[in-house]
Order: sequence, then structure tokens, then C-alpha cells
Amino acid sequence: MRTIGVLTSGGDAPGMNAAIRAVVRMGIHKGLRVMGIQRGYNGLINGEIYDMNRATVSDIIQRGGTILKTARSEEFRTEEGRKKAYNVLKVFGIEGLVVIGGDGSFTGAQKLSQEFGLKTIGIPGTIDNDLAYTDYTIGFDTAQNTVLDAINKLRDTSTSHERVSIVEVMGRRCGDIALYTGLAGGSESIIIPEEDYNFDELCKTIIEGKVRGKLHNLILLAEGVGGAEEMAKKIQDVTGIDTRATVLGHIQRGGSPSAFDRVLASRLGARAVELLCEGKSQRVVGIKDNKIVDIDINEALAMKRESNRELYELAKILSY
Ligand SMILES: Nc1ncnc2c1ncn2[C@@H]1O[C@H](COP(=O)(O)OP(=O)(O)O)[C@@H](O)[C@H]1O
Ligand SMILES: O=P(O)(O)OC[C@H]1O[C@](O)(COP(=O)(O)O)[C@@H](O)[C@@H]1O
Repeated sequence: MRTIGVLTSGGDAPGMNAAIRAVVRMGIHKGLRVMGIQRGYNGLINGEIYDMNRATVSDIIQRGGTILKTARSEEFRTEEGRKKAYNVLKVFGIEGLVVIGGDGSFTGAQKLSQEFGLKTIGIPGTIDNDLAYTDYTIGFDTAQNTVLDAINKLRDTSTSHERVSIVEVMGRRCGDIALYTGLAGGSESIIIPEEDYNFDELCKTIIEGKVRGKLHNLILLAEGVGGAEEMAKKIQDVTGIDTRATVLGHIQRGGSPSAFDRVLASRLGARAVELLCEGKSQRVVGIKDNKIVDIDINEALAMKRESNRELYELAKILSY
């Protein structure tokens, strides 16, 4: 292996830059030429590729977003698009590809390997924490802290006005952002796609809380369940308590990465390069019990993700 490429794909996530930096610097350390592919699979198809060196990744470890830019590429979902992408890789002499993204991006990498025999390694970069094979994905920790900051502020105004506050957070079909920040932010209720919830029970909890003297009521709602505005109206109608909805949106994807995300990204980026140097392919790297691990990409994508029931039950007990 002489030349490798690196790209970021899907939604951006804080810590992606730290991962790019690690791939580039470990690659150079191993004597490889490292090429940066811009705008995800779209940029690959269009040949938006440049040589990276130690300097091109300086001063980025602390920055949110991704210096390589990212995209969701429809063309790459087609066989024709992937053929174009592979031809571009051949022209640039790229023999191994590191893909930083979520399960969609991994599926794209898997197809490049299966269809053309390209060596690929995936690094989990998404705020959603929705990949079953790894305890954490890059960006999840920073997103949690961003949400927590917002929750703390919402708690102030919710308390002053004695209102119910519903906070809708990202995560696609995964409820981890809502679950972890609901626990860490001391919210009264957490509504996530992985757990059933009963609207009457929710209203009962709100009324009981008010009777017991709770000054605020925070509800963490995962976007996979969604409908914060509508839910706020319904709660207000049933409980008679003023209720407001806040949809945090893309603010959750930005910002300087936390120490945890920077360390995780650095470890995963370095390991991805080591794997390519060992001749490995179709593997994804992750973290289990604070150890960096790698598993087969097909296995990783087939794994069913289980929500952390223990945390959910704990949050319920502690919020009472
Ligand atoms: N089934 C698929 N086949 C080929 N490419 C795919 C497939 N699914 C996703 N991709 C590629 O990966 C990109 C990122 O996937 P997406 O699901 O948007 O984000 P993430 O990687 O964060 O899950 C897509 O825009 C597409 O180019
Ligand atoms: O920015 P977009 O394209 O609207 O996508 C929003 C989605 O991206 C995310 O922020 C991150 O998702 P991915 O990392 O899977 O791309 C989701 O939480 C959210 O549903």
C-alpha cells in the first residue's frame, strides 16, 4: 500500500477533523501518501482530490465540522456512480480508502470493496451514536454537551415561568442523545423511539410534579418520535400548564469537539491506517470498554442496536 484516501460523508460531526488529522499524520508516519477527498462520495465521483501533508491538517484538531466538507450523494447510490468513483480512485492511484461517517457511508464503502475489491476501513463519525458495534461514535459526546448547555438555559426560563419545556433533539431513529442528555440534564421525562410511552402517563407525571412543588418540567424528546410543537399543544390542553417546544436542530452538529471526541477520533484515525498497512479491508473501527476494536463491516452493519434500558430506568427513578 502506497497511497490512501480519506473522506467524510453523511452528516458532519465534531471530532471529524481530529480523525482526518490522525489518518494523515499516521499515514505519513507509516510512509504513505495520503490524499484528501472533498465532499464525500460526490467529490470522489468528481475527482475533488488533493494531496495532504502534516501542514494541511495543522490547527484543525479543535475545530468543528470537517475541513474535507461532506455530502449525501445520490449518484453514489447507483452502480454507475460507484463505477465512476472507482475509476477516479484508480486514476489517482488510491489503493485504500478511509471513510469517516455513519452506517450509510459504511454501506457505500462496503459496496466499493465488494464490487471492485478496493480496500476500505470505516471510522464511525456521527452525533447519533447509532452504530451497534461501538460504544461511542465521534461527535456524540460533544453533541451531548451542546444539548446540556441548552437544557440548562431552558431550565432557567422554564422555572421562572413555571412552564413545561419540551426539547427535541437529533438522532434519527436512535434515542441516545435524548436519553443521555435527559439523564445528565435532570429532565423529568425522556421520550425515545426505542421505548413505548403513554401520553396520559406523561401528563400525569407533569401534574403530579407540579403538585409536589416542582418548578419546572423538562421533557427530552428524540426526533425519531418527533412532533414537539404538536405535543406541546396537547400537553397544554390536557394539563392546563403553559408548555413550550424547542427544536435544537443543527446547533447540535457544530462546535469545538470535546476532549473525549478528540481522543477517540485520534485513536480511531490512527488505527484505521494501521489496519490498511496490515493489509486489512472491509473493517470498521470502534471503541468497546475503552479499547479500540475493529470488526468486519458486514457484521457491523448487520448488528441490531439495543438501547440502554438500564439508563432509561435509572433516569426515570432519579427524575421523580
Ligand atoms: N445503500 C447504499 N449504497 C451506496 N451508497 C450508500 C448507501 N447508503 C448510503 N450511501 C452513501 O453514503 C452517504 C451517506 O449516508 P447517510 O445515510 O446520508 O449518512 P451516514 O453515513 O451518516 O449514515 C449517502 O449519501 C450515499 O452516498
Ligand atoms: O443535516 P441533514 O441532512 O438535514 O440531516 C439531519 C440528520 O443528520 C443527523 O444530524 C446526523 O445523522 P448522520 O450522521 O446519520 O448523517 C441526524 O441526527 C439528523 O436526523
